[in-house]
Amino acid sequence: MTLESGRFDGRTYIVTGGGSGIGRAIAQALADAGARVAVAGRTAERLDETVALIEKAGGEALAVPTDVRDPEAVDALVSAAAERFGRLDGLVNNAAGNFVVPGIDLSPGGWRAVVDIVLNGSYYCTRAVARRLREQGTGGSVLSVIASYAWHGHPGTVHSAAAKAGVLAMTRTLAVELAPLGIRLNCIAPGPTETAGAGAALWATQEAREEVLATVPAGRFADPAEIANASLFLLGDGASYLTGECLTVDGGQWLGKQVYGRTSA
Ligand SMILES: CCC/C=C/C(=O)SCCNC(=O)CCNC(=O)[C@H](O)C(C)(C)COP(=O)([O-])OP(=O)([O-])OC[C@H]1O[C@@H](n2cnc3c(N)ncnc32)[C@H](O)[C@@H]1OP(=O)([O-])[O-]
Ligand SMILES: NC(=O)C1=CN([C@@H]2O[C@H](COP(=O)(O)OP(=O)(O)OC[C@H]3O[C@@H](n4cnc5c(N)ncnc54)[C@H](OP(=O)(O)O)[C@@H]3O)[C@@H](O)[C@H]2O)C=CC1
Repeated sequence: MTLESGRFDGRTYIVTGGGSGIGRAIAQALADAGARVAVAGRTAERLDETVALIEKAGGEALAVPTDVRDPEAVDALVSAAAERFGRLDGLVNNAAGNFVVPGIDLSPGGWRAVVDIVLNGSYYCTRAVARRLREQGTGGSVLSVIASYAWHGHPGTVHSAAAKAGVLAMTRTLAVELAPLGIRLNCIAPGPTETAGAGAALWATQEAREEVLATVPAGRFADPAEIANASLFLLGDGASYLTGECLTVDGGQWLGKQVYGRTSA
C-alpha cells in the first residue's frame, strides 16, 4: 500500500479557535499542505487575520464566526464549510477557555463557561462533522487539542482538567463507534506553548513563566508550529490506522515530575 502522507490536497478541515495561537498555526499548516480550511471562533477580526495570512501564502480559507457552545451555530458552521468547499474531511477541536482559580472558589458560572467551551463545544462540533462525513460516505479524521492534566489533574484548573479529560473519553468512545465509517479520532496534548491566550490565562507574570519553564526538561516553551506539525501527522494518511490515541508533545514535561526536585541528571 502506498500512502500520500503529508499532503492534504483537495481536502477540507474545520479548525475551531482558528483565529489565534495553536489553532491558527494548525490552520496555516493544513493550508500549506494543500487543504482548504474553515476557521471558527467568536471574534471575526481574528478569523479574518488567519484567512488573510493563508490567502497571502496562496491557500484557501473561510472565516465563520461561531460560538462552539451553541449547537445550532455549530451545525451552521459545518454547512457553511461544506457549501463553500463542496466536502468535508475533518475537524480540529482547538477552541478553549481557561483561567487559574482554586476549585473551591470557582463559581458555577466559571465552571460552566469552561466546560461548555471545551467539552460541550467539542462534542457539538464532532457530532456535526461526523454526521456530514457519514452523509458523504467518505470517512475523515477529528483531532482534539487537550492537555496532559486530563490524566494527572492540576491545581487551579479543575474546570479545564475535567473538561479535557471528558474530551479524551469522548474521543476514545467515538473512535470505536465511528471506526466502521472510516472516521478516526485522536487527541494531542501540547506542553506549555508560546501563545498570547495561554500566556494571559496561565503565566501572566515573569515569575509564573519561570515556574512553568522549570517544569519542562526541554527547557523552553513549544512553538505553535511544533504542535501543528504533530497535528498534521495525526490528521493525515500517515496515521491511517491510528485512532482513539493521544500524542503528548510537551518537551518531556509530564514525565519529568521532579521526584528528587530536579529535571536533569
Ligand atoms: C497546560 C495548559 C493547558 C491549557 C491551556 C489553555 O487552555 S490556554 C487557552 C487560554 N485561552 C483562553 O482562555 C481564551 C478564551 N477565554 C475566555 O473567553 C474566558 O477566559 C472565559 C473562559 C471566561 C469565557 O468567556 P465568557 O465570555 O463566556 O465568560 P464570562 O466573562 O461571561 O465569564 C463566565 C464565568 O467565568 C467566571 N470567570 C471568568 N474569568 C474568571 C477568573 N479569572 N477567575 C474566576 N472566575 C472567572 C466569571 O465570573 C463568570 O462566572 P459567574 O460570575 O457568571 O459565575
Ligand atoms: N498554549 C498552551 O500552553 C497549551 C494550550 N493547550 C490547548 O491548545 C488550544 C489552543 O490554545 P492557545 O492557542 O494556547 O490559546 P488561545 O487563547 O489562542 O486559543 C483559544 C481559542 O479558542 C477560541 N474560543 C474560545 N472560546 C470560544 C468559543 N466559545 N467558541 C469558539 N471559539 C472559542 C478563541 O477565540 P475567540 O476568543 O475569538 O472565540 C481562541 O482562538 C486550547 O485547546 C488549549 O487548551 C493545551 C496545552 C497547552
